[in-house]
Amino acid sequence: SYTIDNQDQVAPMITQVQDSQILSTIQTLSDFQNRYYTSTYGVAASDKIMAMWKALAGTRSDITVEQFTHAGWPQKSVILTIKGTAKPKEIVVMGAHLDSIVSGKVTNETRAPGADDDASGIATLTEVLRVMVANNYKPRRTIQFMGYAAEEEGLLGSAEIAKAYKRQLKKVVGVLQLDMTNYQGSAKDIYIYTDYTNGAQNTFLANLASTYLPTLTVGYDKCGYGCSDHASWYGKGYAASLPFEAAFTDDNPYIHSANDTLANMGNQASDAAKFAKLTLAFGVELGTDGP
Ligand SMILES: N[C@H](Cc1ccc(I)cc1)C(=O)NO
Ligand SMILES: [Zn+2]
Ligand SMILES: [Zn+2]
Repeated sequence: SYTIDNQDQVAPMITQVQDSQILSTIQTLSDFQNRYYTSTYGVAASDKIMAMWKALAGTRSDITVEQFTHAGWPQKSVILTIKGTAKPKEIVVMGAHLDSIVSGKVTNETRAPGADDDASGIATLTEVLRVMVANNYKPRRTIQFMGYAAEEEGLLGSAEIAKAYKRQLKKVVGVLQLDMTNYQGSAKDIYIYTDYTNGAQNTFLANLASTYLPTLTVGYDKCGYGCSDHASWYGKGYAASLPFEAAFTDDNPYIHSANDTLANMGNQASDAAKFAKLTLAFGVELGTDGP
């Protein structure tokens, strides 16, 4: 079962989540002309995220950062690992995609800011990492932060990673996907998606929200297809979840266009901050013990 028994560690960290940090990272990432999986900017954005995560890791000897090379295209995925103190072979994965796209033809110079889709997810993860390191949090299980390449092309980066993990019989105890966290399109704050995800882990997420974020409202919906990288993990038999910004019909109308900008999200990151708090709770509770 998914025990929630680390309030002493989770509660203080949640209070340290800063909207301004998330806003700054979304700005940095959406300033790239695009983060397209075959563009020079897309390659540079991956390198930038690795550099940012390395800087946040500081001198922690239990934290490593690497890029996962994909043979079929130039943009690499980024994986940061916090090695577990007690059960290092058991892995908690928290991911988002680092690429961006616009509908129609894409060239190297096409403008694709991808502020919500999915700079918001990467920025949310980055803030979770910052708070964990600031508190010298050391998980008993291994926690891996993942920035996936080429999600927009069809979940290509996460598909290769999940396939490799399955083939290597890696013990991934749970996967959380963050794709679009900063545009509140619907009445409720967080929507837990119930297709291509794991029911028990979804219940755990809902319980984390009611325990640690009691003022937030939680809804449920379905995509009807593999709508983000969680589906790659689900397809390999791992427990995955997708907390999302809106109900399916209310998602951010600006995505996959040059208008997916911070300005069109009100130049704020208070919505993403909710997801950072939930992700912190998920990482600490599952990373410290769990099922
Ligand atoms: N298709 C997804 C966007 C997307 C994801 C979930 C929902 I609900 C609606 C829309 C995408 O472009 N991911 O990068
Ligand atoms: Zn997209
Ligand atoms: Zn996306």
